[in-house]
Amino acid sequence: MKPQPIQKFRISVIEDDLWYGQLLQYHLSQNPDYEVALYASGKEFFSGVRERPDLVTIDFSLPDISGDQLLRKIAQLYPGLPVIVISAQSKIGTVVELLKLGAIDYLVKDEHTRQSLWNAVRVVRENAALNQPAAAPALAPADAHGFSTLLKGNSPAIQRTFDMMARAAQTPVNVSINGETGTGKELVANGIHLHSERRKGPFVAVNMAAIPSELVESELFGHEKGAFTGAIGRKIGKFEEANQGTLFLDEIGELSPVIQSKLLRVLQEREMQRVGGNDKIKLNVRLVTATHKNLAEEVSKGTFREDLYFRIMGLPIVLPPLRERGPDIVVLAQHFLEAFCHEYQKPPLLLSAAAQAKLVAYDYPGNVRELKTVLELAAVLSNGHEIRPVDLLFTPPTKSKDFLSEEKTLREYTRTIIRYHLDKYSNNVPLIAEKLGIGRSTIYKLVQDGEV
Ligand SMILES: Nc1ncnc2c1ncn2[C@@H]1O[C@H](COP(=O)(O)OP(=O)(O)OP(=O)(O)O)[C@@H](O)[C@H]1O
Repeated sequence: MKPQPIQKFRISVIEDDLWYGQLLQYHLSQNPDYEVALYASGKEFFSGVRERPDLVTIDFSLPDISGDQLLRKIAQLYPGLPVIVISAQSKIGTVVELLKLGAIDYLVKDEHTRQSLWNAVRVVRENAALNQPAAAPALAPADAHGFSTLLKGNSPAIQRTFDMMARAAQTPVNVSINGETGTGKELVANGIHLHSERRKGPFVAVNMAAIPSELVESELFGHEKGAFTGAIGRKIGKFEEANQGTLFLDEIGELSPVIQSKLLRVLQEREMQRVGGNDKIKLNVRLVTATHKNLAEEVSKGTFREDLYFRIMGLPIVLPPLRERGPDIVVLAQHFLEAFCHEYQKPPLLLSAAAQAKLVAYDYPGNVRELKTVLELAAVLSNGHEIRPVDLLFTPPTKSKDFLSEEKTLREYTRTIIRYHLDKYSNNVPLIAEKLGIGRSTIYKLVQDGEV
């Protein structure tokens, strides 16, 4: 039998700057599996292309057709065809708009573009191969029903979030989630992963604020044995762990400048090296980031890199605070109550009307997490068949004035502060020592002496 000729992966590059176009064409052609055609304008592409390509890259500002029109036309002619937009940063509109028009990724023209493109093409090709044969079961539409098994709520505010999640699940781009603490950012990230093509791959979540600064690099990228004192064996980092899946980086605004630039490089090159290692490890990871900060403000203050901000922003999703989700408060409360009664093996409890009114009137600085804690306590404490307002205990926020007016000794204040941080950061002593600017041994000693 004659061997089947290997089907080449057909790439069309549309670029009016001839020199730059040839550079990209030459670079991509280094892979013998790729067949790269160059077109200098939208017109040339539409009249010259004979077969449906497997991938198109476009310069967003061509002389004969605007980037939006070109994207629309390509989507009309070749539905589902992956398009990568390449442009000078200032000329790119919001990523959401590009996605709506069918782009799957965008690259900024800089000294890394060739490498970024090389890696982006590799990921598209890998994903195309993963989705073969075409007869594989279609991806379930990422609809609101799918998400609502994970995230409870029917308010218009959360429905808008579900819409954005559905859009994110259907595209491979990075996603950034902004929301106050406890609003459910990790659940949103997980929901997107479970509805995306990567759902068979791993979902790995990391809270950047919970890792002591000196360990961040090896936590994210891993290390080789002997890379630094204490590196007694090889460690696989979170990026590698999440390969072929989704990496959720929470509290991204906490990254130091050094880690920001390393992260940017890894995202551009889609490959990384373990700390102390030489091997380049290829990555195919969808990044979902979250923060409660206003990152744009951090960029203007100079504490967050602008280029990294653009790279990770991808599709932005805003998660509203619980106090803006009106009717969801009771829906969520009932959901948690049922779950905790089950967990603590108690008969089902009702939420009295007065208890519902008390729940709705509160403003939840700790959002869904706070509501969940309040309901857990109520379920445990209640002896009757329903939850009454007295069973709902909200923790009043600690005000420094009240705190100081308690007139404690300095040692007592120290204990209170350390106890508070131990609870907040799940007994992560190195992190707490760093946050408070004190030695770890001070904390260990208080713990050992049973003072906290
Ligand atoms: N819509 C929801 N339905 C059900 N449970 C929810 C919902 N939103 C949040 N939760 C629950 O509330 C808790 C906090 O959620 P999550 O950890 O996702 O919040 P977060 O915004 O990532 O928090 P942080 O800002 O501290 O990182 C979790 O126990 C989660 O399961």
